[in-house]
Amino acid sequence: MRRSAAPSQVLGNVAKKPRFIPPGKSNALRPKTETKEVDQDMKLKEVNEQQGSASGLSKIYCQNQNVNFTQSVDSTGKVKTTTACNSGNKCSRLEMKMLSTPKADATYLPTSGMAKEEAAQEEPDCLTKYFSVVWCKASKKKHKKWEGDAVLVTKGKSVILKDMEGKDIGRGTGYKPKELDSLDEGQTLMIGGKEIEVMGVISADDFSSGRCFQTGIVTHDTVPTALPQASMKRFCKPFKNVCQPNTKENILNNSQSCKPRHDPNASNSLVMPRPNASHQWMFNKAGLPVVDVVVDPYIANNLRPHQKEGIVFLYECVMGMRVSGRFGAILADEMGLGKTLQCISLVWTLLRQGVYGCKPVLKRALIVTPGSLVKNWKKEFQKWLGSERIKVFTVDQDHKVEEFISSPLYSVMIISYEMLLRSLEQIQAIEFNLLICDEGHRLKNSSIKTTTALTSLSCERRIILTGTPIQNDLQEFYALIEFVNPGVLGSLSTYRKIYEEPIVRSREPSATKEEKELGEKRAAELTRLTGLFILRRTQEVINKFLPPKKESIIFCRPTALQLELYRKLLSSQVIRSCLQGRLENSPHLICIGALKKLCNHPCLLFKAVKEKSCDPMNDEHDESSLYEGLTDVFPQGYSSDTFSETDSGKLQVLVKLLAAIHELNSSERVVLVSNYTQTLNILQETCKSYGYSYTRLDGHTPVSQRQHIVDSFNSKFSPAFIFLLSSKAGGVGLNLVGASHLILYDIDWNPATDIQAMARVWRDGQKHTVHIYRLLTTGSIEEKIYQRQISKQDLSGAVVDLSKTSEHIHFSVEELKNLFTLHEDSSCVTHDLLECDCMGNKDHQNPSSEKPSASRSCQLGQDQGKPNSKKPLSMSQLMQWKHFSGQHQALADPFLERIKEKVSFIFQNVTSPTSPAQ
Ligand SMILES: Nc1ncnc2c1ncn2[C@@H]1O[C@H](COP(=O)(O)OP(=O)(O)OP(=O)(O)O)[C@@H](O)[C@H]1O
Ligand SMILES: [Mg+2]
Repeated sequence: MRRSAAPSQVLGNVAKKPRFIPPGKSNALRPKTETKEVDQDMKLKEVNEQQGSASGLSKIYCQNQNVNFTQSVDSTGKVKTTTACNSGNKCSRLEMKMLSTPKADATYLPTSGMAKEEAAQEEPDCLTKYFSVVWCKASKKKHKKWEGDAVLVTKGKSVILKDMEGKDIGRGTGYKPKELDSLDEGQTLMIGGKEIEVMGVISADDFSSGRCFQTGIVTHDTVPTALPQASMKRFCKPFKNVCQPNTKENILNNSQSCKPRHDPNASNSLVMPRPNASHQWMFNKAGLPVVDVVVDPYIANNLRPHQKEGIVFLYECVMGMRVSGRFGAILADEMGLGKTLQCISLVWTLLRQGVYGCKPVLKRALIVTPGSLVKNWKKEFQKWLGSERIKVFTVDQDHKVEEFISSPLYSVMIISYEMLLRSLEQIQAIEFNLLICDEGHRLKNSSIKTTTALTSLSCERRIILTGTPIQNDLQEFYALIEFVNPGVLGSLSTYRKIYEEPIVRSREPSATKEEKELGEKRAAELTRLTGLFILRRTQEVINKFLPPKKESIIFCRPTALQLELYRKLLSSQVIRSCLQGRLENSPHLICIGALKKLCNHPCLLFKAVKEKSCDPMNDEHDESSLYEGLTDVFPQGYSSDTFSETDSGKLQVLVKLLAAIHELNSSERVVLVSNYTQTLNILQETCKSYGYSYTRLDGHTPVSQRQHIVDSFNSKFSPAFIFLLSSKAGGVGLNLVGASHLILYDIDWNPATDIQAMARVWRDGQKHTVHIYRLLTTGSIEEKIYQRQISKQDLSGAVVDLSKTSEHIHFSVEELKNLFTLHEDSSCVTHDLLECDCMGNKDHQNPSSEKPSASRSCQLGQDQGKPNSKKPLSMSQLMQWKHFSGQHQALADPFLERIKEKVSFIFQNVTSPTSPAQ
């Protein structure tokens, strides 16, 4: 490959590219003692010579796009920075006093960080420098065939050569430190069997953030560049077929007739930003008039401020105005912020308008969504645009894709993920100009069928909508980004080396200070880069438009039967062997399942025992042994069909709670959520026995009926008092604002599942104060799961995502010991853990009504600052909630007042438009 074929020459490089100076023997530096070509694992020789600070004066060179800095540290600890503009005309100087001693490693960014060995094996006090270089195999030829770009890291007498994916491709040591120190543009160096030529200096910051490696992000603020072919070729050009031929006549006609479709100067108008010169240069070659794109006031008048911002963001992304040559976006707003409306506004705008010569940007848009939301999308289109403006086509059993193709009426197709797979061939044949994937976190796995199917569609404008946080698993994060903007983060191996590995490493407890710093820098850079096309706003932006939310965590005393069965289970051989660390075949998961069933209702456990004993084919030894002797604990004649509410602490509380709501707020309705169908059956039977009308949506509900069930329930005239909801089946995306009370009957390992369910009622359109109740069995595994949910958040600040179940959780023996302990004497283990000395006898004021003070006895620590609703509640935030024991004399809440007899403890928090969300 000739030099011109090196990637830096094709794509442009972050570092400045000097003129070409062929490498010659004369200026090639060779190591004095030895150089070796090494593979990744090969270790550097220890070099102990002290450099840099020993001389009292050391230098680092930094470079950004326009300015070069030269920093030098003198022996008094002052950093002198010389700034040289690339134009070479102006220079300025600035001096800043360093706070620390003039040790080079205290001053400069981490040396490398690709691997801790590098940091450990190199001279600790030496100055590390970074260069962009080109490399080739060493040869005596005059005209070198450069094989690629690389990054050279020099420190003391050693060098490391990294390819643009961050992999080490050469190492050497024994160079003259002075020569390495004076290495400069145009100079060459031998590293083992490779020869390199220095193209420019890379700043320590560009190295530690990873910017100097190969990623595909170019914004329009920088120079538009060609995109790697690999990521482009499967797409159609985004503007193809949409604009008319650019005949002179057309251009003339257009400029005369081109006016914005809506008045950009009207009050409350939402006008899209105009593309800059480089965008026009790329996409308006015909020189069509540039016309303001204005969102239809019919829809714009209803938009919340954050939605207006979101529409502008989406517009800029899909028009390729944010990242050059990329047209994808991820809208990750929290649940209920109206992602649907923002997309509808975008689709409607682009179907009718376009910035270049008024030509609509879209002809057809495809919306793919979970089956239960297909009709909801259609409804939302009608809600915001009426039935006159646009006809949307929903694919179902009776409405096949062919109908969409043959009818000129439709420009928007809404289809479920399942249906898409079934009709993939037909869909592939249609040219869509925009693809929206609702609840798109399911595309986090690039090898699943749905992702490959959607990737095969030749549509470059892609939007993922998700209310679930997406940044926890860096590989899944990459898959989502790769879907919307393929290639934007470079290849997977580059991404792993540059971002994933340093970030993951930095979060390990054994990470060194340098690794931590590097990981943080890389994470910050990743967030900055992806922030160009990912937008996430939290619930707080909408709180002021919503009615207050009262959230209560209710600790329900277990019944005598539950306690007895619980003790029996805990004394089983299986649990004892789990606690000795014998976890082959995951017996602990069976034990956890049994305890959770017992907490919901003993009859569920009874049923499992019976089924087990009736199924001789099932040779699950652990399960049989866990259930051994359990039937003897149940009363004689016990049957799972005729269960009684008095056997379950939570069910007793639930019954009282439902009665209180029914009596005190007869016009308000309740969503009752469980993760288990069998538990829903029990709850359904309970509804029946008390004569409460109900409706139900779970995994077995046909998709075609779901929207109808939701609509009927939300209707004013709905006879149903209770909506029984399986959180796993129907949690995402549903609007259940017809109810203002929501009860979480059981708890999931994953806080995101519970948060999803809670967001169904406290969302736009809700008119009443919302009451959320979470029922937990006191002292049981449920409390432990809850503590795990919240204390994990405290530690990591990250939110696990929906798909993580207990099977994915790794439990240490210590954790299992905790899980398998029953606290019979405590009225709330969670409160005990907070080490609050209130003894549950007094109210603790919510910070919304009283500022927390450091002197307050039950304070765990100072206020954590503004609570972040992205994260589930943390332990320290929980401390800020009002809390009281069930025996409390007079509870201000009339609903809680009615249930307190069976309740051992309560935490409660109110979020109102004037108070911050917890
Ligand atoms: N500006 C608005 N004014 C009034 N209601 C609105 C507004 N925006 C959205 N809504 C309503 O808020 C509800 C929630 O919106 P939507 O379903 O789009 O939320 P979402 O962001 O998709 O949430 P999820 O992640 O749960 O799917 C819908 O009933 C919608 O009609
Ligand atoms: Mg939604």
